Amino acid sequence: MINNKQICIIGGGSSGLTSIKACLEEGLKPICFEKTDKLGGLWRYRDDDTDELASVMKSTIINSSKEMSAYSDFPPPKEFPNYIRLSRILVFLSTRSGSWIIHRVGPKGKPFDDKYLRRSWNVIWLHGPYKLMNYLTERHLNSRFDHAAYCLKPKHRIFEQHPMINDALPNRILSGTVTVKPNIKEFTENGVIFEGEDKEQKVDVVILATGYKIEFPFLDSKILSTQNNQVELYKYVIPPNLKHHSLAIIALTQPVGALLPIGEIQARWFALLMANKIHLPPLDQMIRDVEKKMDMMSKRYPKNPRYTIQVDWIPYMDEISSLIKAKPNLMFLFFTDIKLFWKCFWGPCLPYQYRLKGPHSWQGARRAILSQKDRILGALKTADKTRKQSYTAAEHA
Ligand SMILES: NC(=O)C1=CN([C@@H]2O[C@H](COP(=O)(O)OP(=O)(O)OC[C@H]3O[C@@H](n4cnc5c(N)ncnc54)[C@H](OP(=O)(O)O)[C@@H]3O)[C@@H](O)[C@H]2O)C=CC1
Repeated sequence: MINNKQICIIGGGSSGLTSIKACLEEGLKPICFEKTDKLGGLWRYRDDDTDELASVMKSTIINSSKEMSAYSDFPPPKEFPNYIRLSRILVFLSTRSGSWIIHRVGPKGKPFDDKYLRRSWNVIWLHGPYKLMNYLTERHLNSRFDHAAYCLKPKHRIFEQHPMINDALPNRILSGTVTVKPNIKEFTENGVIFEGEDKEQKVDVVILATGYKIEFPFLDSKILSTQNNQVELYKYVIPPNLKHHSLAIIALTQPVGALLPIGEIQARWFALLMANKIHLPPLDQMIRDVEKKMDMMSKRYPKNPRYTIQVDWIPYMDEISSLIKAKPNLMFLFFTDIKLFWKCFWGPCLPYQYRLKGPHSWQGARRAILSQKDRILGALKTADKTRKQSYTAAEHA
C-alpha cells in the first residue's frame, strides 16, 4: 500500500541513510537534509576544519567487526578487512617463510619472557618429547590467532625457526592496514609482482627488512673470516685458531631472550681469561666444540644464513657462566635457601642469578631476585598514589 506521508530525515550519515531505506521499504517518502555536499556523515573523513562538523580521523579503524556491524541485508564483501579502516595507505608484508608470532604481553599482562624464560620450563623443554613440545607451544600461539588463517604459518616448527616478537601485527592484519603477501617474484618499474600473481602491485616505498650479513671488514680475513654468515668462534666468542687468544666478539648470538645479559656473561668470561685467572682448553677441544654447535644448528634449523648464531637463552647462559663458576647451584639453594631456590627454579631466570656466586658476585642479587615482581608490577601502578619506590641496583650502589 502506498503511503504518501513525507518523512523528514535530518542528516545523511549512517543513521540517515538507513532511515531513508527503512522509509522506502514502507512506501513512505523520505526527504533527507544533509548540511554538506557528501553523504556519510561522521564516517566520511574530511580534511577541512568546519565548525560543528565532526569527522573521523584518517587513521580511524572501526571497533566492531565488519560482520557484526553489517546492515542486516547487506553483508560486506570478503575482501574488506574485518575491522574496516579509513586510511587508504596499504602496507604489504611479504614473507617467504612465514613466522611464529610471540606477543610481548604474556599471561596476566606480564611480559612474555617473564613467564616463559624459566628454569622449570627449560627442564620440560629439554626433557619433554620434542614433537609434543612443538605441538603444545604452537597450539598456545595459535589460540591467540590462527597463524594459518593469517597466512603466516611457517613450514618449520616453532623451535626450529627464530620467532617474531610483535604485538601489533595480528591487529593490523585484522584491520587491513597490513596485507600479508608471499615472496616478491620481481621488482617492476613502479612496484612489485608477488609470487603466484601476474598483476603488478604499485608501491611507493620498499623496506628490505632482510636481516644482517655477518662480516668484519675491519679485521684481516686471516684473523677472522666469515662465509655465508658462518663464523667460527669458540662459544660464539673467541676465534680458536689465533696464536694469541686476545680477541673476543661480544654478543654475536641470536637468542630468544635478552641479548644484553649474554654480552655481559661473555665479557665477564673474556675478562677473566685476559686476567689469566682462567684458561681456554686446547685447540682441538675448542674446534670440536665449534663443530658440534654447527652440527646441532644444521640439524635443528633451516639451511639458511639466518641460522648460524642461534642460542637457547638459559642453556647458553648456564654454559658460559659455568666456565667462570657463576652458574647458580640450585641443589645447594634447595637445601640452604628454599625461598630463593623456589624463585630461581619456578620464577623467571633473571640475570641476577648469575651474580649469586662466582667472581664479583653481588650481595644484592638475592634481594633483586626476590623483589623482581615488585618492579614488574610497580611499573604498572602509575595511578596508585600510595606506591613506594622499589629496591633498585642504583639504591644498592
Ligand atoms: N626485528 C626485531 O624486532 C629485532 C631484531 N633483532 C635482531 O636483529 C637482527 C636482524 O633482525 P631482522 O632485521 O628482523 O632480520 P632477521 O634475520 O631476523 O629476519 C630477516 C627476514 O628477512 C627474510 N629474508 C632474508 N633474505 C630474504 C630474501 N632474499 N628474500 C625474502 N626474504 C628474505 C627472512 O626470511 P627467512 O626466514 O625465509 O630467511 C626473515 O624473515 C637479528 O639478529 C634479530 O635477532 C633484535 C631485536 C629486535
